[in-house]
Amino acid sequence: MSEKPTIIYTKTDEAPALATYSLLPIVQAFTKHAGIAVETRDISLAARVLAQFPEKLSDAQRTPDHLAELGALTLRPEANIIKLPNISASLPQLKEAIAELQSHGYPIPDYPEVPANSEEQDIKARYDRVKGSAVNPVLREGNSDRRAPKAVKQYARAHPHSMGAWSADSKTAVATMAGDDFYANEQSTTLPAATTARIEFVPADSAGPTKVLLEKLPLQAGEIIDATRLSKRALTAFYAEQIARAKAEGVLFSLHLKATMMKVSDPILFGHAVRVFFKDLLARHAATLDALGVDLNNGLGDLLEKIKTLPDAERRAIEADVQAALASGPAVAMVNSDHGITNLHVPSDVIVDASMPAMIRAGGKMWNAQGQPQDTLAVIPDRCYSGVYQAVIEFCKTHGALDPRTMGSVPNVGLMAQAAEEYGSHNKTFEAPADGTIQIVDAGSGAVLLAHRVEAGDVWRACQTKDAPVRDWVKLAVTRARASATPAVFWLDKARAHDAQIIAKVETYLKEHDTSGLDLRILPPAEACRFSLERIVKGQDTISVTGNVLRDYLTDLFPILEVGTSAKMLSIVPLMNGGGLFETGAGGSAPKHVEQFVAESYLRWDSLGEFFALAASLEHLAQSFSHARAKLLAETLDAANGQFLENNKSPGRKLGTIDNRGSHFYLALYWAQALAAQSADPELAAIFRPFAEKLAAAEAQISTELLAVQGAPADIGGYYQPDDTLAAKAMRPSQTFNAILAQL
Ligand SMILES: NC(=O)C1=CN([C@@H]2O[C@H](COP(=O)(O)OP(=O)(O)OC[C@H]3O[C@@H](n4cnc5c(N)ncnc54)[C@H](OP(=O)(O)O)[C@@H]3O)[C@@H](O)[C@H]2O)C=CC1
Ligand SMILES: O=C(O)CCC(=O)C(=O)O
Ligand SMILES: [Mg+2]
Repeated sequence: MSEKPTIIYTKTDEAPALATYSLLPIVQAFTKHAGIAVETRDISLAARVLAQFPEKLSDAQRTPDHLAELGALTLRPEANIIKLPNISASLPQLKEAIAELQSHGYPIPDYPEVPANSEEQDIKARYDRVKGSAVNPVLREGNSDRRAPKAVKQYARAHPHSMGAWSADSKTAVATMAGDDFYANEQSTTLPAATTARIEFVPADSAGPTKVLLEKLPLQAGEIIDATRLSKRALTAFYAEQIARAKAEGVLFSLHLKATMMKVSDPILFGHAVRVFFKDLLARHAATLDALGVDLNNGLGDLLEKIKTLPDAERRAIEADVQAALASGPAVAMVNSDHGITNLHVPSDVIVDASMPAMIRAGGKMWNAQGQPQDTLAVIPDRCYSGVYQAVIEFCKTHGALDPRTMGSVPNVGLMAQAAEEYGSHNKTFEAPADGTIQIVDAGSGAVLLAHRVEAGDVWRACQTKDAPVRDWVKLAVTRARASATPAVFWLDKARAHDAQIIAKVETYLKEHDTSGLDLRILPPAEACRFSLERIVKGQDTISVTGNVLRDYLTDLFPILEVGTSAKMLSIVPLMNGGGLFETGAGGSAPKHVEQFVAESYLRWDSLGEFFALAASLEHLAQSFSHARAKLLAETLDAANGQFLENNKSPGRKLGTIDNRGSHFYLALYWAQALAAQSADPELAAIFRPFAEKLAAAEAQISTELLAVQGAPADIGGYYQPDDTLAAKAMRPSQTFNAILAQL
């Protein structure tokens, strides 16, 4: 490889984007001395929206499609991308972002909820491309290796985070569907040869023409496809039962979905819950709410917002009915009890991968309307995965809370390359328009590959999993099991149609490896979870080898229990063509942190995920470019990360302690000291020695300057599209530090 070695650092959203204003200048100052370029590409929600409308924007406003560029880069061996978490926007968030960009002078169109003509259809289609999980599937050209770095685990053992107590009589439980759901109705097959298929809806009793839902679905030889259906009738009956059950048991009703990533299916599932919960009220005001265009898939918040345009008396009557419904139903888990925001207000406020572990970490409790913790009925309709959470809850009821001081670890090897098992995040999920059949048809032979009878409103989803990613995933699992001498369990359920196809491939591809002496098992998810928990309490590690959804769930679940947060995870994606994608942490963009920063100039975001990702990225660059200085930067950064943890320089949670910005100063100090102390490259040592000395000498002054700005509001000029100058100023408030860095 010839060109200058380059790392791409992604510009994203919310807390990680704010952190970048402070951290990136430091990183660039270090890497330039090693001849490594660190460039940015903007894949924030705002930039992705703007990239959709080049013809509407002036030359100065036009925004290139950096995501597409990076997607292409992931196929190249020199790819080295550090990917920070980004917003996967729900519709309410997307509309907020559009409004903000318009207010910043970008003449982009409104989101046409009900497109009236073909132009509006086109606009909606463009917006829908940036909605939901629109970034990760594009960049993930490899499978995932997520684990807690040793130093992080050691730190958690020595400084355990607090864990809520679990008692045997906790009333907390998971409720999941029992039949006519995604689990029961799944069909799956492996394609013997490449072909192109289409997805179509055939109305019942020839009540109309066949409607093509997806024109072209190219399929490779050996590819697995699956399809399934969730009955609307069964779902709404299930919700009604669980609402009654939560009320009868005196626990909170809480709903845990992933309306962001599962952008088609889960807003629908969310909307039905809201409709069942507020059934009487909706019937009473049906005509008014219809006329206002209220869409409950966007939550109760959509209703409350849209009725603001009604005459006072009418609005108040509906608001009173909302309160009455909340008072007569079970207590609902709150997102913000101070502001009366319930779990049912906004579909993206409660996201299952983060919400369930946080609840389990808190002893099985969520917040009620009085701001008190209370046991909860966690409603998770999709039975394919919910058993895992029930298994953890039962385990904690029996054994008490897990102990971070002694517990083992569950790292994950996740199948996700080439959009494997991207349920609901793409173009193969549909709401049945009427009664009939939805089927996947081989366009060449006309053969029906998979078919379901559906009723109007049923949710039908299909998914692809290509062969090469499965093979690569099995190899990664064996490699990790060997490298860490740890048992590895494939969390697969042979009773599930799709998993049965995957298991057949796993059994085939395991034969390609030397597995002698390795403990490799295949267990259904709940059982795999119990097996891992039995080991974890003994301090033993167990690698979870999972499909894409459980990859997502488990890499929040176990880290949050083990080390308090998924922010400290090492998240490596070895790209199948030789490049490296380094995701930072395993969590999200922490919207709460931005609120706090704007209110009081305190950023709680912990950049440890970025630090570890950068070390892994430099290490990868060192290997792919045989680059000695990259190797040295990686080794010294590793040492700095260790010291950072030992000295506990992560942001505190309170004003007056160091925040994200202060933590970056300490990283720079330790990294510089490590570079100054090494003898392998005296020239680099000579560059960093005076810098390290200056930083050390100015520590008190810098710390004073960083603390001085806390407490007052911070102006960053926008939420989805902060103003670069203002945000950089707010995130780099120490002139002393900035001046020393500028001299490096
Ligand atoms: N890889 C990606 O791009 C991902 C993106 N997302 C997106 O992020 C948004 C928010 O998702 P949500 O499910 O609320 O998850 P988040 O991880 O953003 O937030 C949940 C909580 O995790 C903790 N947390 C996460 N990261 C850090 C960090 N670096 N430092 C300190 N605390 C951290 C905080 O909890 P506490 O207060 O307990 O410390 C935070 O409030 C959504 O738009 C979602 O789609 C979500 C997951 C991954
Ligand atoms: O892409 C997303 O929306 C979220 C991804 C996520 O939560 C994860 O990969 O852990
Ligand atoms: Mg996740």
